[in-house]
Amino acid sequence: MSFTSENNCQEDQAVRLPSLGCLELREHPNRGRGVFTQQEIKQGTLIHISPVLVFGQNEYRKHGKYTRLDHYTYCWKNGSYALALGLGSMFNHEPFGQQNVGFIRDMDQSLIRYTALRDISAGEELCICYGPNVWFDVVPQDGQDTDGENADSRKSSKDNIEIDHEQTADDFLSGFDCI
Ligand SMILES: C[S@@+](CC[C@H](N)C(=O)[O-])C[C@H]1O[C@@H](n2cnc3c(N)ncnc32)[C@H](O)[C@@H]1O
Repeated sequence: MSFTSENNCQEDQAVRLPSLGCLELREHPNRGRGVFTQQEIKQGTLIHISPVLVFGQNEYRKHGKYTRLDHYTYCWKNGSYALALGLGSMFNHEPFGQQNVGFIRDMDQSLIRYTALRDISAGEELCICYGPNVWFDVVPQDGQDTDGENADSRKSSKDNIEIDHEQTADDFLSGFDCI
């Protein structure tokens, strides 16, 4: 790589962002878009690395959480929130223990790394676990909306955004590091 000294960019500072070529974005009938694989992925494979866009605590509390961003952001350090670029904010949710992808936040490099938690078959959807408190009715991977009696009892309401957002964010922090 050759950058001028003007932009201060050196090879040893570069961050490589490998991503599997077999990943694709597809529409799930009840979950919206999600990440799927066209090929088998072996357990332990590094699937994707997302650079993140970090919003400071004040900026997010005043603005971000009242927008659709709030459905896509990860809890980050010191009360900040991060939107994962690339595919990172497109993974749908599976309850803890059923997700096939784990992730690790790299706060120093502002990245999230996603890894296969088990062997994943061609055609499967890749899902992470958002944590125990989610804000929507959880639809199982091949199932129908479980609203009503069978709805996920851990769902939190977006109507009570102040409290629920904080709970969700904290749970994201613990639940998301499930690799
Ligand atoms: C981080 S986004 C994931 C991408 C999103 N599906 C899209 O089309 O933009 C989170 C949103 O996806 C949906 N979602 C994710 N997992 C789901 C699930 N298991 N059941 C139902 N909806 C889900 C919810 O609407 C949630 O607010």
